Amino acid sequence: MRTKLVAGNWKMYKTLREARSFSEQLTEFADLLLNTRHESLICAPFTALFGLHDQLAQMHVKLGAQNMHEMAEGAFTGEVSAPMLKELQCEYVILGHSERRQYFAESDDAVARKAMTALDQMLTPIVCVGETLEEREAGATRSVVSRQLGPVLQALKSQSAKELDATALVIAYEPIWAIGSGRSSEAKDAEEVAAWIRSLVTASLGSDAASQVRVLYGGSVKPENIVSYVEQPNIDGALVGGASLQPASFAALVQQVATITS
Ligand SMILES: O=C[C@H](O)COP(=O)(O)O
Repeated sequence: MRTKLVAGNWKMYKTLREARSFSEQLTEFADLLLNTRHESLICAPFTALFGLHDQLAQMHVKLGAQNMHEMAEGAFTGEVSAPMLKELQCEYVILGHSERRQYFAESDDAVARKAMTALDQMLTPIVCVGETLEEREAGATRSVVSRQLGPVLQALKSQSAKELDATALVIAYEPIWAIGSGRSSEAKDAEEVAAWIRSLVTASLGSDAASQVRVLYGGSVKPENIVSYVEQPNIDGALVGGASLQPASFAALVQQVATITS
């Protein structure tokens, strides 16, 4: 049984002071957050991580980052490593978000290397994949997603001797045209891609692993539509940008998912 996950991605929003204010205001919803059967997660900017963990943990909200370097340490000015995130009590890290692929030229191979490092360091990677509108209209969604996931699945397959826990992998399907646009995917279309993603995992890692790997949907998810995605058989949660920024809205996302998990 896969545990559903409501993951907020704050992107480059919130100073440390604003992040602390968010977590203080979120305490109003502590009863709800403490009594869900699914996971809740905030992926905050690096600068807010240190100040967030303790208060979020009291409400059983987990902490994650939005990127990391593939190496544990080294002369990489401006970068942050998995051990640094672990020490700040991060449990998750988003990797290969389309904004990082687009603005920071992250390649499929680089994302795969980061994912292997994250698993090795016991950080759960949320690997993002998804097509542009142009690719969708050209009927290329499956081939794009296969290309993006290929190096991750190949690395996991060949790394099995190292005993990485492939089943910890989380894959977020985020069609780029749906991100921040208010134009969310039809739930049945998202489910179709999620099922395709699971079939790719089955082909590489076998059906046992595929039945445990979690697949999220992201792209204009709101409290009003989150259930339509999370109730799909192959969708195990949501990666939410804008609607995770306000405490009441984040709590409403959690509450909506609780209606189908409790
Ligand atoms: O990581 C989150 C996604 O980019 C979705 O963002 P959004 O919910 O603001 O559309």
